[in-house]
Amino acid sequence: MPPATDRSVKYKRILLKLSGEALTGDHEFGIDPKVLDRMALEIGQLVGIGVQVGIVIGGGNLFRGAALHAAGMERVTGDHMGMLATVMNALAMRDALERSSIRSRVMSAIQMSGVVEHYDRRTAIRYMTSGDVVIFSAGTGNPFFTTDSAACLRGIEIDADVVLKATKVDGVYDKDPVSHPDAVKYEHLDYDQVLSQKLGVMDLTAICLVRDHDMPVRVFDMTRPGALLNLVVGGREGTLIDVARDQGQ
Ligand SMILES: Nc1ncnc2c1ncn2[C@@H]1O[C@H](COP(=O)(O)OP(=O)(O)O)[C@@H](O)[C@H]1O
Ligand SMILES: O=c1ccn([C@@H]2O[C@H](COP(=O)(O)OP(=O)(O)O)[C@@H](O)[C@H]2O)c(=O)[nH]1
Repeated sequence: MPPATDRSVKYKRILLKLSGEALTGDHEFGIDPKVLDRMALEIGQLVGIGVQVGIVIGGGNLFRGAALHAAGMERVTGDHMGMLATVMNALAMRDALERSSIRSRVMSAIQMSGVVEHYDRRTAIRYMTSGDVVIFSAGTGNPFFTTDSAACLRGIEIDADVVLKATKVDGVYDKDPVSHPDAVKYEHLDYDQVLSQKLGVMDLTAICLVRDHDMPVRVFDMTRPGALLNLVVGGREGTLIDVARDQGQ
């Protein structure tokens, strides 16, 4: 039996996007098991209060198609390697979750019999409603996309209440806060503002997709312990991107 949802919970079903780079911790490349364990703990807190959790995991800590292409490789081959990298990260994440006794499943957009299940929307929803965390790997299964787009796509497909984009900065700013210390943070943005101002925190394909399907996105800093739980119970974390204020909340 899945745990009953706590009444203080704002989002009952979430799609959490974890960037591959977040998994490196203090290293330059690869996966830091300590980071995975901390994430597993935070995800476990959500499961404990009855939140249904889907995860899309990136692969940028291992391979990115665009970078491989810049180094001379054919782009589609590079993107296939990038998608396979997300499967490796997903396996590592599942391992960390299972070590913390959190039931989890990995599904892949690319068929990989014997390693992970092939993605199927109805099965994924069944798993989530029975309390299992579902990790969606291999992005959209298509080259020329990103895992941000995959997160928005899966979030819409599984009818999540929100897409939560975990990143290294604590929200969306008027310019990149890493290279501009004077950048100003937004509490709220509507989809068209992100598009027209080309705010680089998520790729524009992903923003178009959530705009067309009215899917709210929250960008927040997952390196801050407790941020994820706070957000799910309605705390003010990061930046909310959704419909324009006069129509929305
Ligand atoms: N307007 C912006 N607001 C916030 N972050 C931005 C903005 N423009 C660019 N960024 C960058 O986007 C990064 C977050 O995106 P993310 O997808 O997590 O990283 P990556 O693209 O390296 O995987 C931040 O580290 C930040 O430097
Ligand atoms: O639907 C997808 C999702 C990802 N990728 C490839 O997988 C890589 C890793 O994903 P991403 O860069 O989005 O990872 P993140 O930045 O979140 O770590 C990308 O660079 C792409 O090459 C792809 O081809 N199609």
